[in-house]
Amino acid sequence: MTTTHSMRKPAPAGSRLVIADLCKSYRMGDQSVLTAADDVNLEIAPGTITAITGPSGSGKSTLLHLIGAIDRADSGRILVDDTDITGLRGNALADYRASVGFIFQQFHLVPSLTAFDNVLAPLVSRKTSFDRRSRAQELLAEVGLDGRERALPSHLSGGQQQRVAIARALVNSPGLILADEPTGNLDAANAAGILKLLRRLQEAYGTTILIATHDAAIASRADSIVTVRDGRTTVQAGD
Ligand SMILES: Nc1ncnc2c1ncn2[C@@H]1O[C@H](COP(=O)(O)OP(=O)(O)OP(=O)(O)O)[C@@H](O)[C@H]1O
Repeated sequence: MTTTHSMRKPAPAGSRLVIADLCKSYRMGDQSVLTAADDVNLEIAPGTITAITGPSGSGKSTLLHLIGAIDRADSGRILVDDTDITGLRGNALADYRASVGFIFQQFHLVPSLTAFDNVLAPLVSRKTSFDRRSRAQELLAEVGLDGRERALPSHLSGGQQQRVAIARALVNSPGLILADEPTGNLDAANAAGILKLLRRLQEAYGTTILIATHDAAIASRADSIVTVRDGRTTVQAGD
């Protein structure tokens, strides 16, 4: 894999998360209420990789959506570097969302844009103090896609598409990356490669990374494992 100058930059500290008394329910029709986060209390240390595991429907995605402020909690607090993001509204909310790197199972690349332009997409209509084209170039090299800048997503393998998505997630230099089943569409070798890449980025930049995953092999390589059952969480240290 290509090592670029950007890998040697001093590592900015990743975000610290403190989640307190967090609750989220969904109303099912008129009557029943489904509790997807049930009094969640968690602390996530800066610059660590945390796996979020648990059965299907247990509340893993809900937790990531609440932390990313894509969804709103019913009650409780989510402190990200001392800001309670559950209280953000308007521009402050938009700025917070833009500051988080999101990675999804289905990659969510724009099919009509090249790898290069997909990486640049989060910067459209944003002011930046850096040369965005050289940053996109650097990031694609960093995820091992030097020479594939002009490729459309349909001409890339699943593993390569996820690498483009990771480069896109990094373009705003996030302190926090939220990855929802990032290896769910990949074979074991590609899945292991993606985890290795996330670990390398965490070591280089000190980014805090949360990964929701069904994959026990991926979870076992995290620094800590949060298990979700019926919206309730328990924590254990990784291997
Ligand atoms: N927008 C929504 N409206 C209604 N119910 C929802 C909504 N989002 C999630 N739920 C419900 O909340 C519960 C938790 O869902 P969530 O997607 O967080 O689980 P998960 O652990 O990520 O599942 P999976 O592993 O299958 O992705 C599920 O029962 C789900 O059906």
